[in-house]
Amino acid sequence: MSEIVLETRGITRDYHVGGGLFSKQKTIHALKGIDLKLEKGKTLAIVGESGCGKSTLARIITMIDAPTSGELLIDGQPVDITKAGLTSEMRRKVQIVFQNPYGSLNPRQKIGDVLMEPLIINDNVPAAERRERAMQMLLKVGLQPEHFNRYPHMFSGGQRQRIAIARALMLNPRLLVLDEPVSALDLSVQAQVLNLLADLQDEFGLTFVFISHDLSVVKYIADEVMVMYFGEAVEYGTREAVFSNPQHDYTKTLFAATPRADVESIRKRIAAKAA
Ligand SMILES: Nc1ncnc2c1ncn2[C@@H]1O[C@H](COP(=O)(O)OP(=O)(O)OP(=O)(O)O)[C@@H](O)[C@H]1O
Repeated sequence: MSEIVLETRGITRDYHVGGGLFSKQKTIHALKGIDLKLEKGKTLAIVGESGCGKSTLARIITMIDAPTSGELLIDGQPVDITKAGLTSEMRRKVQIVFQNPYGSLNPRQKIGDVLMEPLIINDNVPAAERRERAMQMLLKVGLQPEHFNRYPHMFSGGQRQRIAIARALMLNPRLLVLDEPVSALDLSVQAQVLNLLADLQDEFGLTFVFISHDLSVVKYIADEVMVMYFGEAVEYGTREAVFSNPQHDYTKTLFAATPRADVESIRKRIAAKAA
């Protein structure tokens, strides 16, 4: 039987902006009812242009932010993100890796300490074992034992992303949310990091939500694809189905890699239809 690691049911997220002395309050519907189900060991890619709601959805899945309505289930269990409702066991099941790991690495913290920190905060692991587990993880992501005592600025962009991935895996999560994890890297380094992610997914039976605007990366890594457009999932299915038979006008334009002007015009047509 399939194991569903991640499920969302009708997730919405509204933001209220303005409402000051000189402007009327406006509501932005960043997510408009997102339904998805993701099996263990699979990768769901979420694509769409800037502002379509990808990061908002990532924050809700990682329990950083609460939905306005709808339900998030991890391993079939409903998540209550209020302080009283969220257990540390639930929180550690989902970890996130961001586009720019440098921003989230403390420049004065050695890499070994970066990796051991989650074990200190969340687990009662003895010091010697913490060190051993951090060292093992360092090797698993293709770094060297001597990197343990080095600082973030001593690493390349690709190596830093390996460190971020290692840190995210220290608590044995079930689900990894990867928010544009290779977008800032050179092409050859991108390929290395994507291969590493694929290996780690196999080894640990990980489930991935992979956020990207790069369709060639999505084609390579995804089992399933969701295309988002103004807060809605306008396309959702297997990679083969979505790439070979896109249904929505926006997706067709996106995949045809037509010039930007065409994307703009199609957007206007869709908006006109909806009005
Ligand atoms: N904290 C916030 N307050 C107000 N509006 C927000 C907030 N966060 C996001 N939004 C709005 O919600 C919509 C979705 O934003 P989101 O960041 O999720 O999009 P995105 O697809 O991840 O874009 P990008 O790729 O640029 O990060 C946008 O219109 C954005 O301006």
